[in-house]
Amino acid sequence: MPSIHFPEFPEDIPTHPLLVIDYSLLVARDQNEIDKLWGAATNLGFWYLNNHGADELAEGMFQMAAETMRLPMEEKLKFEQGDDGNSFGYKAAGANAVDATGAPDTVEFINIAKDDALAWPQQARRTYPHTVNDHMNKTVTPFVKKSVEVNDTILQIFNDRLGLPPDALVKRHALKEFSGSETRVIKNPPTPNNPLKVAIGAHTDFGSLSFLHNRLGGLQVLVPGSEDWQYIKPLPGHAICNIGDALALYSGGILRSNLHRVVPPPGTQSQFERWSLVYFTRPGNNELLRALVEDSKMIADAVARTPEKSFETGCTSLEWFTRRIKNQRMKNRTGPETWMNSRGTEHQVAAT
Ligand SMILES: O=C(O)CCC(=O)C(=O)O
Ligand SMILES: [Fe+2]
Repeated sequence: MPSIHFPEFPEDIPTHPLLVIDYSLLVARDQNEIDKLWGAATNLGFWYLNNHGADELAEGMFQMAAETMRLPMEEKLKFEQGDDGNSFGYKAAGANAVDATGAPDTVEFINIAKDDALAWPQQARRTYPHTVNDHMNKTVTPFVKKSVEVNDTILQIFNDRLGLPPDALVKRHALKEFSGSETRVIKNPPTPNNPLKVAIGAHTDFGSLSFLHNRLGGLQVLVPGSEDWQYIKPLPGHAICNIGDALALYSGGILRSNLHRVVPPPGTQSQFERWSLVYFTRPGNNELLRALVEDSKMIADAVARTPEKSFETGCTSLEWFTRRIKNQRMKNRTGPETWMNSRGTEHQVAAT
């Protein structure tokens, strides 16, 4: 199990505050809470979420991942995600670049496809280490289902607020369609002698919504208008949620997919392993990534107001996702252009 007793986030390190959204009030469609969520989603694209009911399952996921990461490397590598742009499976530390110079990342991942968690005991996409399979029924599948429920509730709220026809967003994330949706547990080793070593490079998330559970600091955001990376402080019982590229594109930029990265936990927390858990909701593989201008006047107006930005990617969710993953892999690197080819919405805008 990841470290249970670890020091508090240092008090003298500045953090960026996030709005706290109460999931039970979202379920009840409380207008005040929906307004707060909308503010968070359209400004930074990050917020805390409490009363979501996933904490116990999250603990089980950390347990599963601790057993998985303890397997011999030879065993883990049998399930490696490979270099073709697939995400599902194991990713060893150093397999991805964190910047244009090709500096290696320091994190291990175990990524489990939503399609496999829901099809279990059948196989939908790939196989996993026995430590994943052993926890599928009691933990992985229930965690995926719970995360889908949370993210679908939020998608419905955005759908209505964007003036889209009923279910326009949820149907683009249909549960039965194969997609890049997955759950990931991340392990970063302690790096007390190298407190500035970037663990996961600056990125926007590839899909629609991310539901993140972390215990130690290290997550940082680049707040619009600021040059400095700022820490997001983990709060017990609070998940951190954020918008990814697909929702930013669908909404014509109304919903914000913000740059973030992971560095070692600050202060005395840096002596500890850092574990985090995410569920990523991503559109169905064949869904086109473009602003839904025909379906919403609000989105059409937003696109018309920002002619300098393009919301027509000309590609499907699968193509977007594959391109980004493939070009992060060290094995595919030819030079700084490989990193540029792995970038998402924020970097594309910055590059124009
Ligand atoms: O570990 C974290 O806090 C964030 C991880 C993350 O941003 C990602 O996996 O996309
Ligand atoms: Fe991320």
